[in-house]
Amino acid sequence: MTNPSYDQLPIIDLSAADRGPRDRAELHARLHSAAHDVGFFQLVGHGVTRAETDALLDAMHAFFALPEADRLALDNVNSPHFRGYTRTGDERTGGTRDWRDQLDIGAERPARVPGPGEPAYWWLQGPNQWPAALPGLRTAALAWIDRLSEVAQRLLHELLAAIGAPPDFYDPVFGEHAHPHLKLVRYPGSAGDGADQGVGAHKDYGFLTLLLQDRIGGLQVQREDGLFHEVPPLEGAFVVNLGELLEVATDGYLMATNHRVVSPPGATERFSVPFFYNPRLDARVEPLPFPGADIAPGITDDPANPLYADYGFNELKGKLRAHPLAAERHHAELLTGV
Ligand SMILES: O=C(O)CCC(=O)C(=O)O
Ligand SMILES: [Fe+2]
Repeated sequence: MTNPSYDQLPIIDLSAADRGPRDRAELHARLHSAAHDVGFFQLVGHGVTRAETDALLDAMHAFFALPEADRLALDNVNSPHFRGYTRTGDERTGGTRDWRDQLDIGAERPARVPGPGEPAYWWLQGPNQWPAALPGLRTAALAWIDRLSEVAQRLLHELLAAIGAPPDFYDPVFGEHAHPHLKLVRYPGSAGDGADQGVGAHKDYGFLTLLLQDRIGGLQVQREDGLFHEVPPLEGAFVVNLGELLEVATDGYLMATNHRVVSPPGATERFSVPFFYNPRLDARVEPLPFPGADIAPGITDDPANPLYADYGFNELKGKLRAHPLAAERHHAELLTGV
């Protein structure tokens, strides 16, 4: 890529897919370049309305305004499925404390405790924890999961088409057993001790992440020069990044991109809502047939962060590291080697 601009990410207009073959071809060229060269972009033309977004954001703000005791009633330390509320300081990334609190929400399904010989990742399936005082949160969050799953599916189809692959190649690993994940996140300003890790550098585990951020800023992405660059907030856009499974699927032709959040200054609060478009827990990601496969460089070889083609194991690896208190309480037997 020549002369990359680090001031803003590429801007991708998904509505161009419906404006005729010329516009769609141009969209594919831009998407190909954004996904291959950068791994991060701003998505506009996605069709999600202001009213839909406001419904979610209102519910989120109401959640963080609840008395702390109401939020701690949903402590994820009580969930063997890593669902619920994580208080500020309880989460770890790269072995270091993150300074944010959050509510983790997933597909609403009954627990499936793995039987003898069954993969441990079935622990990740299970009920959410909802605040009794705020029944509207459940409605808003589950509606958002459905709505963004649609957008992400359209985007994945266009992305696969853009690199010359069959657009529906991964449809079988999504469908009604897909394992989407939503976080409602607050960064409560800077930690008193001077640490500025809102969330440490990491890659996301699944296919695609669609993130709504407010106007405060602080999200940074590692770009082609190896340095972390700000992702300036863009009103109405989703920040999209590729997750580890797309790197596995394309043998490194598309790369999962490292990103992090630097804590806002002083007592400034920042809110964000990442939505993770993940396949079934028992999905094994088969290699994608596409022309670039011949020149794919291979996946990142990081002994500290092995990438798994079995999605459930890839997510379980991350959850056990990020939530050590819940992991030690419920899954001590799984903690060797993570
Ligand atoms: O809050 C953000 O802007 C990014 C959050 C993130 O990367 C994550 O939770 O995986
Ligand atoms: Fe992330």
